[in-house]
Amino acid sequence: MNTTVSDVEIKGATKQFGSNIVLDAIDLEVKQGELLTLLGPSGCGKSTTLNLIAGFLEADQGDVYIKGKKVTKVPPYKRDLGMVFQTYSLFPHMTVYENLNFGLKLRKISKAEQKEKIDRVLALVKMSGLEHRYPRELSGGQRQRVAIARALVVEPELLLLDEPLSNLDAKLRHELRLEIKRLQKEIGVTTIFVTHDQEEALSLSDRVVVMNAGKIEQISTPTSIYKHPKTEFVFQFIGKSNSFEGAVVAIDSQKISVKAGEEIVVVDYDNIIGEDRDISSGDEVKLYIRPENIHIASTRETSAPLELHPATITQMNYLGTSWEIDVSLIGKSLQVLTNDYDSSWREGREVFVGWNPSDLKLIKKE
Ligand SMILES: Nc1ncnc2c1ncn2[C@@H]1O[C@H](COP(=O)(O)OP(=O)(O)OP(=O)(O)O)[C@@H](O)[C@H]1O
Repeated sequence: MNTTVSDVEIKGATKQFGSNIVLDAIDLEVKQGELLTLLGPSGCGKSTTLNLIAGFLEADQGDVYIKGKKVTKVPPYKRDLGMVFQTYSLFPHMTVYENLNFGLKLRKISKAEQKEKIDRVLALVKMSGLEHRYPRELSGGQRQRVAIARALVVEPELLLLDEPLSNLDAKLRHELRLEIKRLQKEIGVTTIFVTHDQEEALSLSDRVVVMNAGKIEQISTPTSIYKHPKTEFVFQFIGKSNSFEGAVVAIDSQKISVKAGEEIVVVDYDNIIGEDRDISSGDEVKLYIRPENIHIASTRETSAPLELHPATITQMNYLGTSWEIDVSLIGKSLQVLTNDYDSSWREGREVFVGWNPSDLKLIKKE
């Protein structure tokens, strides 16, 4: 077997609805056994991409390959897929067992084999013993487990999940997310997961595809997407960020000095985001920093060797395990996220904030 062949490949796919270009010449490869997430804001084309892979939609241009075979014209039922949707989509008049057996009955296997497969998959999703219940007798989380079991019982080549957790409450969503991750690794089935929830994507995936307005902005591992965003969109979409504007005043081979308000801020040259890395003195730029990368201290000494700037606390918000603290730095509001909290801090108190130049990102303004 040629192991270099991707399990799924999309080449130059374009899809248009009326005058709306929903996918704009996208290329995508999904490796064997990986869990790949399509992440992006509502309407960016995630479900359309999944539907091209499933065969519910056909691209206007471009092709889809599964296991190296062109399937552009192959109908969904011949693509050997398991699918789970946002709504539970179980047959309400059938028990859990009958729901799971629905796909198996079409195969020429004995009743004993059917039962064996159903028992195995129910154990995998921790639903053993509930096979005689009807969907209405199950909680939302249990129904989604059955939907996942039903997709897996036919042992598909590919598992496609379209926002399967978005109808569940936060706790269940978190629980089931971990289960999907465990299950996927246990079975090793190549999986494509659609979500607009960045935390879900980062915690689940081997690789994340960030989409925006019908285009792919970046495909990388979760840590690389978070720490090394390639575009301004990715940086802003993933996680929180503070931004401020300034003008370049000096450059050397490693550092760029930017005057932002009255402060001179130094940024590593490697931290330029975007294609345009041709920065010169006088250029207007935007600087970004994540709230967790801003150090906050009561006195100037505490966080040396960082350069610290005086700031005033304007708001404090307790998040359970950390504090979200808004500070004003020469009239500019910055959000800080910290676990290190000084009990004397309150609104109006002067503190000192600073950051590592390697944590600042710079984008040249258009
Ligand atoms: N059958 C259709 N006819 C016309 N427009 C459509 C059709 N399906 C999708 N669209 C449009 O295509 C765009 C992309 O839709 P898609 O469902 O792929 O987005 P999405 O990223 O999955 O969004 P969401 O997170 O809201 O589900 C949207 O503007 C949507 O309105």
